[in-house]
Amino acid sequence: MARPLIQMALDSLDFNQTVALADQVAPYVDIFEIGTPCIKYNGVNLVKELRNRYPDKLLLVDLKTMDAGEYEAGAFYAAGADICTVLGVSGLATIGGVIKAAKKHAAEVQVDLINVPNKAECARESAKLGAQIMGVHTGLDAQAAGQTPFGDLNEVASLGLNVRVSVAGGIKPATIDQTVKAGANIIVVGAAIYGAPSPAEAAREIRELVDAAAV
Ligand SMILES: O=C([C@H](O)CO)[C@H](O)[C@H](O)COP(=O)(O)O
Repeated sequence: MARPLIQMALDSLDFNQTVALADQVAPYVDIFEIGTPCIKYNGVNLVKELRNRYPDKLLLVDLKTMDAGEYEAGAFYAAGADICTVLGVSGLATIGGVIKAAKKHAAEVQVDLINVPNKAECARESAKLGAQIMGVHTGLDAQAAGQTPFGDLNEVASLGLNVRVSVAGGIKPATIDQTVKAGANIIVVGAAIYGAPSPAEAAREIRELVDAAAV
């Protein structure tokens, strides 16, 4: 089985804390995600800072774009994003706009399926349009209401689309094995790392668990 990538969700609002956390977990993760609250608060300068500091890491900017796809995402690709997210509920015109912006920078697009009623249809249509990653996502508020992403992950991974499947929503050490075995190509972890007493140690443990589950 191909080794899934680990994406660290940087969800602090504080610029310096975000950079410091990235420094701590860098040896164990493949993708830095600048989370939605963080990018809204800090803007494009944080993308530039992480790009300069980590030229070889993948950088995902979790814009969750809802409108003006090409216009909004273009500035973040220009600043160094490898991947920007667009909401599946935004519709194909907006998703297509982000894809257009990504193409100009030889970058990629993740469609976030959060709150999309028909995830299979949205994933199929977005893949046809050229999106490379489908994001199965139980957001922080839905997690607080007791929801998990695993049912949706099984559904989207079993569609057999020519895309990578990312999963986010409270992933922790105890759920890594089932996440990898369900077919996730990108595993997003936020609170289980940044909320741990030692984020570096937590990230190292997640790396070990992902690699062990992928053999
Ligand atoms: O995308 C996220 C959320 O919507 C805020 O932007 C989180 O980064 C994502 O859910 C991963 O974090 P955890 O659920 O804490 O692992």
